[in-house]
Amino acid sequence: MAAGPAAPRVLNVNVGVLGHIDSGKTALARALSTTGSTAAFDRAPQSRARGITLDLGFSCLRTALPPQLGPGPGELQFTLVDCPGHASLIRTIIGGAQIIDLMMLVIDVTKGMQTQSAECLVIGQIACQKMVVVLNKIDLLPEGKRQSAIEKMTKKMQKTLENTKFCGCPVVAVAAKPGGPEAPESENPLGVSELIEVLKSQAYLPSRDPSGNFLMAVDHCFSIKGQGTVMTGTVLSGSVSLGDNVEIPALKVTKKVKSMQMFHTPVTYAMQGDRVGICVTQFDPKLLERGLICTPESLHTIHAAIISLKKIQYFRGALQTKAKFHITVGHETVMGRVMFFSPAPADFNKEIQEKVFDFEKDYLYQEEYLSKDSNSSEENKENDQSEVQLPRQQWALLEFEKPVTCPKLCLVIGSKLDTDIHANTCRLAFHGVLLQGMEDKNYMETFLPKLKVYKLKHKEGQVERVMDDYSVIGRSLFKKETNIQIFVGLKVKLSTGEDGIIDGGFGQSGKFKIRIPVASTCMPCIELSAQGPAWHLRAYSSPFHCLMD
Ligand SMILES: Nc1nc2c(ncn2[C@@H]2O[C@H](COP(=O)(O)OP(=O)(O)OP(=O)(O)O)[C@@H](O)[C@H]2O)c(=O)[nH]1
Ligand SMILES: [Mg+2]
Repeated sequence: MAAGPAAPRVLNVNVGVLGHIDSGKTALARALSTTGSTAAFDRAPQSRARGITLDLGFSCLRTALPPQLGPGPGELQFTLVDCPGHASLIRTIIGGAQIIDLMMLVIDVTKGMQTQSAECLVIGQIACQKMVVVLNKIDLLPEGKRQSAIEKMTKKMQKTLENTKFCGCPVVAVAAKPGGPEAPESENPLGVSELIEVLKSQAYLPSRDPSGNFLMAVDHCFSIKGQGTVMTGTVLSGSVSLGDNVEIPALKVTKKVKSMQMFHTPVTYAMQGDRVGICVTQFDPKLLERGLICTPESLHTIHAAIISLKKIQYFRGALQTKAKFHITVGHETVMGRVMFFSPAPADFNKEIQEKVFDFEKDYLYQEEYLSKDSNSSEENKENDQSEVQLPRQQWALLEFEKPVTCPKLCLVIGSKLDTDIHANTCRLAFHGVLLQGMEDKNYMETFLPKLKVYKLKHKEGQVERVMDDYSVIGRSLFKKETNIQIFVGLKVKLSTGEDGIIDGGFGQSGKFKIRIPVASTCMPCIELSAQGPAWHLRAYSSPFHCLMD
């Protein structure tokens, strides 16, 4: 279907090449590739001058279709996505990881796991299904001890992966460029054909869906004389056909698809997962280097968002409300401020809602994301000696320093990229899904009031006297000038265990009447406290005011 009925069957699987700087990712992609695409192998002059990869590189490798991918003739195309290893380029890696079906984690066998290898592993866990570990540079191991050193490192890697979703994944030893940079090109790589067999055995048919809006991550844009401007990239969702209109949302322009190619072969149709070059006319390639193109008007540009999120377990330290993070939303990274909130205590165990945010519910403001090691749960632990109860789902309000354009329900990653890159710590802090974007610039007035996030406050008062079995008069909860009317209907708990409801003011001195819905037999109560989220009227303690100041 992908290339019309007459074309041979070619299945495309995107393979990410990730790892620490200098582990040999580009050398490996080069060794694996049979066909180089337009943007492969550190071709950019800046990359070559610095000897590091600055951007995603794409190349491909075609092999026969392995048996698990179905009968009949056809080819399997691995699109290799060579990611930069340099720490400062992690945002590019996050963008790249979102189009990957299978990840190769490249490890310098003489060094083992390094800081960015660990970060790549975290990104892989969030964004990829399958992984192969590649131990590179085995030529640097002394020949006599090579085999035992490889076995030792293989065991070590398997131990590292034990508690990840990649537990038990294949580990393959290679030398992508034996002898290093000075070695002649004729020097054959070691272990690469074995690696190709492992990749084939790991290849699976990713579930692709041609329905929905077309969205493509463009990684390269150039003009061809007499043809037009070609944008190459990976289709992230939906499909595209010749003659379709596509929008470049960053520039707010729409162009018609004049022709398309997949790895040098003209096609009339491409769908999710395909790598394609789309040719349009009258468009200056200098205007777009990297970015998204899509079905016209299908993306939204948002100023703030509500996300459902999880902390990344390797991130040291707490996630605090009001803290700033680098936030990667879909394919853009901006600075943003967060406010965390959890379900109301009664909803802690409610089913996780993955794709929607319920504006009908009440939520609880949190000074920080609740986790086993967060401060507030430490306090709780001391107080009641029991296991802290953590909610099954938590959310955050994100406010961006500048608007971002992204699809609905996209991946969000929060990181502290300004952390010293030589510090041996994970800079990725949380990941989540964008549930609700706020397109209105004035979202603070138009949108936030709909969000019922409350702060827990606890206040105690006294019972002045008992009126009858159903009502008591309370005092010392409000000041004389308080408008008690806005607290009517809120629950109070009596020291005898009954629940009461504030019924209204009583007299002029801030006293108030409490109704007790169930008849009580004994009423010797003297104390009264008001608590629980019901206490927290938005008008009274909206957390946004403290967030916005
Ligand atoms: N001895 C030896 N050197 C290698 C091998 N593979 C790569 N190298 C060398 O290691 C250095 C880094 O290789 P690259 O392929 O650029 O590494 P990279 O992981 O792509 O680096 P970044 O993209 O900058 O993170 C180069 O000097 C390579 O020649 C190998 O198998 N053996
Ligand atoms: Mg590289």
